[in-house]
Amino acid sequence: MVFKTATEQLIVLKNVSKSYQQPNGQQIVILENINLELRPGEIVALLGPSGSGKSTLMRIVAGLIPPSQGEVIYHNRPLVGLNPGVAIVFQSFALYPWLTVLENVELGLKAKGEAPDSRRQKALRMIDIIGLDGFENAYPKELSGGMRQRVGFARALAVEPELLCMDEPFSALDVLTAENLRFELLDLWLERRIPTQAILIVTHGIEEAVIMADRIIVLGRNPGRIRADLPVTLPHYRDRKHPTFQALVDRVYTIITNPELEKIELTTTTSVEPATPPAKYQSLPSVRTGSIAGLLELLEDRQEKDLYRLAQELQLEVDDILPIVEAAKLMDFVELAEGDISLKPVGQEFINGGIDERKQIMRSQLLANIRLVQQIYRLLEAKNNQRIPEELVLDILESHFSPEEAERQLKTVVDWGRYAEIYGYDEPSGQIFLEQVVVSH
Ligand SMILES: Nc1ncnc2c1ncn2[C@@H]1O[C@H](COP(=O)(O)OP(=O)(O)OP(=O)(O)O)[C@@H](O)[C@H]1O
Repeated sequence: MVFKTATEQLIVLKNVSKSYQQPNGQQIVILENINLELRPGEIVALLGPSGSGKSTLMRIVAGLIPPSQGEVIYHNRPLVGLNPGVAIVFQSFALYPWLTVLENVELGLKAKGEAPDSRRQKALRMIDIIGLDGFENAYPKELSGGMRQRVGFARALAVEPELLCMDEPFSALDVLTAENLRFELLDLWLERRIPTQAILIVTHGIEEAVIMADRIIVLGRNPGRIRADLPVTLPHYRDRKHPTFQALVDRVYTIITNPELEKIELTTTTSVEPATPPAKYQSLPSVRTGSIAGLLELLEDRQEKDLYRLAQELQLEVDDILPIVEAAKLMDFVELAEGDISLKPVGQEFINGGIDERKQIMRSQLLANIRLVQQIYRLLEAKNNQRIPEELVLDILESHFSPEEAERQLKTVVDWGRYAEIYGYDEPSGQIFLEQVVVSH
């Protein structure tokens, strides 16, 4: 931690929830009962699977969107409208292509009503600090991705925000550029050369979080709520190979890959009320059956059972492998314990089977474990013509998910069921129909 005494809270979220109204009038809960304190001197990482509401939470902190319930307290007062103490760095850089680097960096200061002379001075100073010297008059298109994101950083930092929010700031960059920029930012922060008191970073990268953060907040999905609040006390600069580093990465991995585990640990002094576990609707990761088969085959071939190291070995990002692992787990093909993944006997049977056996096994696993498949199957059986319009399934889904997510869920469940020959899908009419089961003797 950079600041020695960090008693005052910068921003406090009290019982914050966020829901959106669906086109059909139903409410969908994105974030539920979030209690969170952001204090000076901290880098806080927000981790969680896609759709867990990380960006939504960050936007609420920034005052870009209001919470549906609860409040954001900024300097001991409820926040109304934009948070004046926050600046944001976006994944997509969000630069104006028709403005030069200097003009882009000056933008935030201009919006704050700074006089032209002082804003130029401040912008030039930040351009210098952030390593953009000599590029003041360049246009974004003339810059590499890494340099463009430097402009994003300079623009955000020029306004001297108390809290710098970053929404996956390195994920659009190549691995090396991202790593360089990450450490440069860390240098500036640790040497207190940037005028910000705290940093909130939304990320998919467990390692990124462990490298940078003083605290890691893990969000769960559907609805998003805090599942863990973990301190990272390792001194900077952290060695990825250090056993404590690896142990922490493993721990976070275990938490994320075990969504059924209840709130793991709350180490902050916040009076956080334990969230009442909501009645959860199973959320299907959007992966193809072929990927699941691929993962199972890999597990048979590889010695490595540690999920994190397996991902590393395959040069995959967390976000690439987690949905596949989650799907295999939902179908009960694999077991996960302490970050280790292993094939269950039925997973082994699946791998050993030919095409037809695999379909049969998948059919049993889907009907036994996937609630939406069960619901569709029952609906189809109940109908005389054994057909239902996809809208019916979408209506069920839209009570639990946003319209886009509902579409994604529908596509996934249709793909899975078609593969397993439980039901078919008639493209032109958008109808799902029961497959006739051929009983072989
Ligand atoms: N304006 C909106 N109206 C309806 N639903 C929304 C709106 N904004 C976000 N959502 C939904 O809220 C959920 C959470 O979105 P959010 O972008 O905060 O998640 P995230 O954890 O940042 O995801 P990712 O890692 O994929 O960026 C998603 O299912 C998204 O579709």
